[in-house]
Amino acid sequence: MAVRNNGGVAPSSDPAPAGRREALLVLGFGGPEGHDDVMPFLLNVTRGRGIPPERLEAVAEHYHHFGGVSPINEQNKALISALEADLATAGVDMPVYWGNRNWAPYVEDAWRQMAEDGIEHAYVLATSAYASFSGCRQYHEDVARARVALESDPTGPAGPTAEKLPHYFDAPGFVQANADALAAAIASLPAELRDGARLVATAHSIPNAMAAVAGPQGGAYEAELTAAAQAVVDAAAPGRSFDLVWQSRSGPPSVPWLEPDVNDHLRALAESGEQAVVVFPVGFISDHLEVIWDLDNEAEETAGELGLAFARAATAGTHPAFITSLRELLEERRAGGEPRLGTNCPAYCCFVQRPSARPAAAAT
Ligand SMILES: CC1=C(CCC(=O)O)c2cc3nc(cc4[nH]c(cc5[nH]c(cc1n2)c(C)c5CCC(=O)O)c(CCC(=O)O)c4C)C(CCC(=O)O)=C3C
Ligand SMILES: [Fe+2]
Repeated sequence: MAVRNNGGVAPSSDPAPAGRREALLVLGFGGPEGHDDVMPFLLNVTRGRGIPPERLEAVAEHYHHFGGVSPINEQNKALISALEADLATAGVDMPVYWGNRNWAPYVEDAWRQMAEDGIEHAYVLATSAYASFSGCRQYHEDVARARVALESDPTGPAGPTAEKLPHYFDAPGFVQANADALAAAIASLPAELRDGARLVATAHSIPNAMAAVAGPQGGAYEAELTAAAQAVVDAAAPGRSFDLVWQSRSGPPSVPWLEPDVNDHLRALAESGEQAVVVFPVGFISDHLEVIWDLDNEAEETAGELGLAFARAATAGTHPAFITSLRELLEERRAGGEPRLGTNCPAYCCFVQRPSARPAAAAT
């Protein structure tokens, strides 16, 4: 298929040309830095998406509870520092930039900075490991928007070409980081509960319609999550079964999203006589607000009411094995070869018909 949804990004199967000035761009979700940022941020996230105002008010409260500051920005900075250190150790001489979809520093700002610095090509590391509109296609669109914003200004530099790195749900270091965290969470339970505790993987719920078109054949969000959770359990607790359930649903109740919700699942587990659960949020790469609020607050409270012992595994964060795997993804792309899914997505991949997201951010 010749037409691609990757926003003018042209992944090549040739190795990176020698001497080309390259950068790694960490492309994140973005998050507010104070109370006044919260509503404008939420409006950026949900523009044109039909998210009910009550849901926005409720989510705003979660942020206000933490001073209006999402932990996600510090986590992305930590990710960047770890990547810089790892690249230096591995002898890869490449600067790392940071841009976000929904809040400053915006991807447009990062693109302008790369252009001014003479960067000719950017490898884009999105902070999602999986296929879906929100986790893959929309990051391609973010890159396309940033490139268009720069190229349409005839007075400035055109900025770098770019390619997004592939999905990394199955990268060995991502699996190992999650497996180490799952093992530690199991070990944190009282000894007599560890072997019988139910293992529960979670990921962000998405509309059923979005899940149906994820990946070239559809269903890739659930398929990749199932594969990742299985690999994590195989490494941390071989032979044990697990459940994959969903968290952080939004949208109007009339629109079906992936179910069951983690809280409903905990109720069902308690009813069937389970005594302990270990929740591992394999769908996310850092302990951002949706993890610390929806799991450490809500799900843990639900478990407490049900008398279920509860432990929550950490996300991959800056686990050294995860960082190494990310660098290897980068090196794999630089070496050339057939681009994998997430880099090279067919035009229809993860496509959902919806009003466009925020307009291009004003450069700051
Ligand atoms: C698949 C997926 C990921 C994982 C992939 C990825 O990383 O991209 C993800 C990550 C995140 N989602 C986040 C926050 C929010 N997501 C929202 C809304 C939505 N997410 C969706 C899906 C996903 N979301 C969807 C289908 C919606 C409905 C509106 C829409 O179609 O876009 C809303 C609006 C209010 C609400 O409805 O909850 C907020 C505030 C944060 C930041 C947390 C922090 O600040 O620390 C992160 C990392
Ligand atoms: Fe989200």
